Amino acid sequence: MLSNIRNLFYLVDFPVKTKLALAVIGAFIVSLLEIFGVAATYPLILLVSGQSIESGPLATLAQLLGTTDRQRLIALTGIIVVSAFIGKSLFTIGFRWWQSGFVNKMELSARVNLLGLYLDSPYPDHKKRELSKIHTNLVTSMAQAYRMSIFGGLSLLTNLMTITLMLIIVFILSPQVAIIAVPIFGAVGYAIPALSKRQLEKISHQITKADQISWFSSMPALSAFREMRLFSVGDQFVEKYKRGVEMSAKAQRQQGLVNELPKNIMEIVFIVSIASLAVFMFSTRDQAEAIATMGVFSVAAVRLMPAINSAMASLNVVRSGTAGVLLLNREIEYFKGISRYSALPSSNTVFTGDVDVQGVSFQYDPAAEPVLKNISISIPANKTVAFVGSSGSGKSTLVDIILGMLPPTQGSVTCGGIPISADLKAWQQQLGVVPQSVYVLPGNLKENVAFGLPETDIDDAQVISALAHAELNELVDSLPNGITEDLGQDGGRLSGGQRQRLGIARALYRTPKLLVLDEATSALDNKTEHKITQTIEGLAGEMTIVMVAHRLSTIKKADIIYYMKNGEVVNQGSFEELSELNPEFKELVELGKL
Ligand SMILES: Nc1ncnc2c1ncn2[C@@H]1O[C@H](COP(=O)(O)OP(=O)(O)OP(=O)(O)O)[C@@H](O)[C@H]1O
Repeated sequence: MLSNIRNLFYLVDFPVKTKLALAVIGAFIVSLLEIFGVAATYPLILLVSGQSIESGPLATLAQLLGTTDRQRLIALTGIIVVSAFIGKSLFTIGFRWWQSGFVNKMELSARVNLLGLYLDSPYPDHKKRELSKIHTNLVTSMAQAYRMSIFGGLSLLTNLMTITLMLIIVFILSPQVAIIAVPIFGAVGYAIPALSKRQLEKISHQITKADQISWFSSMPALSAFREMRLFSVGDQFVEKYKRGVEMSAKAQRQQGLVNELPKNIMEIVFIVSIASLAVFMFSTRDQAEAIATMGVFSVAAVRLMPAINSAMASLNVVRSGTAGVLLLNREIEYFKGISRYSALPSSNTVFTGDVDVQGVSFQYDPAAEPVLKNISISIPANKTVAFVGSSGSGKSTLVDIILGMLPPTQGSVTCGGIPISADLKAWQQQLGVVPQSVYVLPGNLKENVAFGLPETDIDDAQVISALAHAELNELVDSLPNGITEDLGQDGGRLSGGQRQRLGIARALYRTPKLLVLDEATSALDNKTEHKITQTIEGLAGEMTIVMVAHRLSTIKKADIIYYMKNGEVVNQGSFEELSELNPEFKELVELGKL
C-alpha cells in the first residue's frame, strides 16, 4: 500500500518531499504539546491531593517556580496547564489548516494532471477507455486517494505519535498505570481496526462501483434522449440509477457505522477500566496515592481516548480510500509506460507534396484479423480523393492512419517523401477533419468554430469567413448576437445539418492543407448537401481533400475514388472509370439514382 501511496505523488507537479517532512515535524510538535499539557497536570493533581512540597517532584517544581506557597503553586501550575492546552489547540488548528491546504493543492494538481494525461494518451488507447471510468478516476478516486488516504494518513501519523508519547509519559509518571493502560488500550486499539479492515475496503469498492452504476444509468439516457423517449425506457434507466444510488447510500451508511463503532467501544472500555482501577486502588493503597494514580490515569485516558479514537477513525478513512488509490495506481502505471503526445519532438516540418500510403496493414488487436491489408495508394497534392466501400471495409481506419491518429502495424504514410511519423505534431497541425458526429462545445458560435482556442486568440474575420464557406451565413444572420450567440447545452439550438456545417467551418478555420471529411455530409438534406458539395468542390485545388462517403453524389467530381472491400483497395479511378470497372460500385450508382 505504501508504494501505491508513493505512486500518487507522480501526478503532483510540485516537490512534495519537503512539505511531507514539514507535515511529519508538525505532527511531532502537536504530539509534544499534547503530552506537555498532560504531564503538567500531574504536579497539579499532586498539589491538590495534598502531597508534601518538601520532597519529591513537588520540591523541584517549587524550586523552579520560586515559591513554596501551595496556593500560589496551584495557581501557577494551573496557568501553565491551561496555557499548554490553549497553545496546543491553536497550533493544532493552524497546522491542520496548513496540512489540509497542502493536501488540497496535491489533489488539485493531480486532478488537473490526470486530465492532461488522458488528453495526452495515444488515440488507440483512448478509444478503448470508458468515459465513466475516466469520470470516476477524476472525481471519486481522487477524493478517495488524496483527501482520504493521504490526509487521513497524516492524521493517523499525528495520532500515533501522540499515543506513543503519551504512553511514555504515563510510564514515567506511573508505571503501574502504564502496565494497566497499555495492554487494555493496545488490545482494543489493535482489535477494532483489524476487525473492520476488510469491511471498509469492501465498502470503498462498493462506493466506487455504485458511482459507476449511477453514471451508466444516467448519462446514456440523457445523451441518447430521443432513443430513450421513443423506446419508453426512461423508467428503466431511473430504476437502474436508483439501484446505484441505493447501493451507494447503503455502503455509506455502513461506512458511517463502522467509523462510529470504535469511539463507542473505546468509551465503554474506558469506563469499565476506570471503575475497576478505582475499586482496586482505593481498596489496596492509601488515599493520596490512589487519588494521584487515578488522576494520572483519568487525564491520560481523557487525552488518550480521543487520540486512539482519532487514530482508528483516521485508519478507517485511509482504508476507505483504498479503491481510489488502487484505481489511480493502475492509471499511473499505464501512463508511466506510454509515450505522450505532448512529449513528441517537433521541428515544425512543413509537409508539402503527395501523400503516399505504402504497404499499410493494421490490426486493432494483435490477435485479431488485420482490418487493413497491405494498402498502397497515393493522394496527390491539392486533389480530391474519396474512399468508398461497404460498411466495415476499413475506410475510417485508413483515414485515421492518414491523420496519424493510429500508427500502422506495417508500412508507412509519407507526405512529399517525409514520413508523417517523423514530425506527427507538425503534420497534424496542417490537417482539418470533419467527423461523422460533430461535438458542440458549451459556448458561443465563434468559440465553437475556433474549438478550444482562448477567446483572445480568436480571429473573428477568419471565423466569419469559415462560417460563410460552410454555408452558415443564414444562421449567423438569424442569431441576435451573431457569432457571439450562445449555442446552448450540447448545441441543442442547432439542426443536424447545421451541426455538420459547424464541423466544416471548424475544420476550415484552421486553413488546413489537407481536409478530411469522414461522412461529413451524411446528415444533410439534399439541397444543403448539394450546396456543401459545391463549397467543397470550390475548395478543390486549394488544398488536398480526402472524403469518406456513402452518398455518391458528394464524390462525383473527386479526382480519384478508391473502392475498398475487406480491408483492401480493390479498384481505383474517376467516378466514371470506377462505374465501368467495379460492378458493386456501379450498383451503388444505380441505387443512388432511385
Ligand atoms: N476500436 C476498434 N477496435 C476493434 N475493432 C475495430 C475498432 N474500430 C473499428 N474496428 C473494426 O475495424 C473494421 C473496419 O472499421 P471501419 O470503421 O474502419 O470501417 P468503415 O469502412 O469506416 O465502416 P463504416 O462505413 O461503417 O463507417 C470493422 O470490422 C470494425 O469492426
